[in-house]
Amino acid sequence: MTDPVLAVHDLSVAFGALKAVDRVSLDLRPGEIHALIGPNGAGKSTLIGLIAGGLRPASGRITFLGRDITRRDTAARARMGLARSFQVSSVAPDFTVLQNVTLAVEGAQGRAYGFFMPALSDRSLTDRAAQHIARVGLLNRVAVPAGDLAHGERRRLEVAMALAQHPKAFLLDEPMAGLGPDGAREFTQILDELRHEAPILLVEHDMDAVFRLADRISVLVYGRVVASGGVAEIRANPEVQRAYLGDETLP
Ligand SMILES: Nc1ncnc2c1ncn2[C@@H]1O[C@H](COP(=O)(O)OP(=O)(O)OP(=O)(O)O)[C@@H](O)[C@H]1O
Repeated sequence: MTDPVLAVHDLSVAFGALKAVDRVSLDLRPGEIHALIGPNGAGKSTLIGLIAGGLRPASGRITFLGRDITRRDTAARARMGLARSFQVSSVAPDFTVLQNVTLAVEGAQGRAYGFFMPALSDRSLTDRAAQHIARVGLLNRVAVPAGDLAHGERRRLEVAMALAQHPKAFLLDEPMAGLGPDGAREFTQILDELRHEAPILLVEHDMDAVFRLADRISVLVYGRVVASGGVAEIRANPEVQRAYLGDETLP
């Protein structure tokens, strides 16, 4: 079997007496979407925070690209190619789609942000930016200021900017939130293609999207992985059905 890109081993963290993540082990393999589902408060976002580096585990280990990153900070993990959600805050609303992605391309080359103006007329950078924009289907919106984009378009811009960073794995925490049914369907298509760029650990409440996209699903309940497997296996799992009763019903 191919080596996982990302793996957590026996990871735990507690908030006071609450074991938010309790001895979790899971991995992410090349090309796959591994969905993390579970009722509200199960520990999904906490687990993503531990992997991204914003939170420190009490015990356990995280490996990324074969290296132990447990003690590396968020910035070091990001530099290695661990992309958490999309860097919403880095979108400049007054800049156009093309300008935003060009700056992301330039930033990924490690050039100082303060010298960005020449970048906007640097053909090699704008050409590369246009390729990322094409991947997310926004070429017809290149000249539009980011602040004028519809919600779903903005999410696609964020993907294009993430692509500029050459990510090696994506950690996506509820990327469909607020998109509406049509937006969610379109974005599902984009994520489906994005997995070939880098595998995705996906936290998502939209079960239609999860069942359509996931190669594997892990179910978290009270901080513990209670089931992990393929889509059909997870749908049929009685423990999973039970965990969702009264909270969310599996479609
Ligand atoms: N910083 C914190 N301090 C104290 N408790 C916290 C903190 N962050 C999360 N928790 C608690 O840890 C548990 C797990 O929360 P988490 O947000 O990870 O769940 P989740 O599965 O992502 O939920 P949701 O699906 O609602 O986003 C919850 O009981 C939550 O209240």
